[in-house]
Amino acid sequence: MTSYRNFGVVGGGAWGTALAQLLAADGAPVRLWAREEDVVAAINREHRNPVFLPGAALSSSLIATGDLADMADLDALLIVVPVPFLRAVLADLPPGDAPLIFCSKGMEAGSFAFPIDMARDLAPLRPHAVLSGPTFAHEVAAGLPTAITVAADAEIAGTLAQALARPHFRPYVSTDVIGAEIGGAVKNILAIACGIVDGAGLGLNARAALISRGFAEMTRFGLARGAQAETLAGLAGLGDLVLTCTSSNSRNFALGQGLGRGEAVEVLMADRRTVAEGAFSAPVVAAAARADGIDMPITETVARLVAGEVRVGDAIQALLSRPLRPEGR
Ligand SMILES: NC(=O)c1ccc[n+]([C@@H]2O[C@H](COP(=O)([O-])OP(=O)(O)OC[C@H]3O[C@@H](n4cnc5c(N)ncnc54)[C@H](O)[C@@H]3O)[C@@H](O)[C@H]2O)c1
Ligand SMILES: O=P(O)(O)OC[C@H](O)CO
Repeated sequence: MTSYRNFGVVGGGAWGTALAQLLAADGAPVRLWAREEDVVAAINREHRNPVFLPGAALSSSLIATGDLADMADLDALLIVVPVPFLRAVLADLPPGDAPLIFCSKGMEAGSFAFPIDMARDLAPLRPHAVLSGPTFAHEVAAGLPTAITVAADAEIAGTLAQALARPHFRPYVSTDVIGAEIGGAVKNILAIACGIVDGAGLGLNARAALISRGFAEMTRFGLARGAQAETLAGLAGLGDLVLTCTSSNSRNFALGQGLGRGEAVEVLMADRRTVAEGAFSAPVVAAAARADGIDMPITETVARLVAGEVRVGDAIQALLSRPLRPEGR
């Protein structure tokens, strides 16, 4: 059985930096590719990432690079690039046979591809895995207790779980790659919806209703695409849904709060250096669900709100006035 010792991390945002720190905290060498020169310089000189993960002290064994060629000859690569930019970065990766572990949460516009689908196109000979769950980056970097799903073929998932586990970081193994990807992508959209409810002052009953009706949407969409119910009810689905629907530490929830307060979507999305993946994924998942004949009214509503096609008050009214139906549908 292969063991993975020398990790590379592709993507120097908050999550890539936190994962790199997780692996480098004990002094192990970790290489991190970041797109921004100022991020590479700050990590190597000050052992900080003030742009995307301010406040976290980074290990000196974590070395940043701006050159993707430096990601060759490593045992495994964690891929942490937001989904809209992922295909271009994957295409530029140096060739190799190290596994790619996808940590981004979203679905690509046009192709309806999840990260693992892109990898099957662009790096078909490498093993692939998904790492997903309720994991705020700043908490992982601070060494707070966290559990996560690692999904892949059974042998790879088990070996990766061993290599990634730390006393405060506990991977659970799954073979349900599509379930892990769908959980992460859909929960981001539902976090925007819950932020809207919070920003508009609609109360905690409404938020609980959204979480459970949102979970019903995630489950319908997931089961239709071959996901397993237990994955959707686990860390990568319900666990992450609960985390991001209840905290303004979530960028998706915070975006929703702004919308709920009546701020313009163009203003909220302008000049962002951080991502709220749900804003990209909402129209994509809504279109995929429509194509599959799956009812996802909350996702559809978030897609229309982020496109600026409907006002928050009207959207809420439309959701509340839908015909009554059995809870199981
Ligand atoms: N932050 C978290 O707590 C967290 C936890 C789990 C999963 N994720 C997921 O990880 C992924 C990355 O999120 P993040 O929080 O690390 O990002 P971030 O919001 O902290 O930073 C934005 C990232 O986007 C990159 N980027 C911007 N424009 C780009 C371009 N044109 N080409 C390539 N890259 C570009 C930046 O380099 C940077 O790495 C997302 O899919 C997110 O949903 C985030
Ligand atoms: O800040 P968000 O909304 O991108 O959420 C971060 C992680 O996905 C939480 O698991």
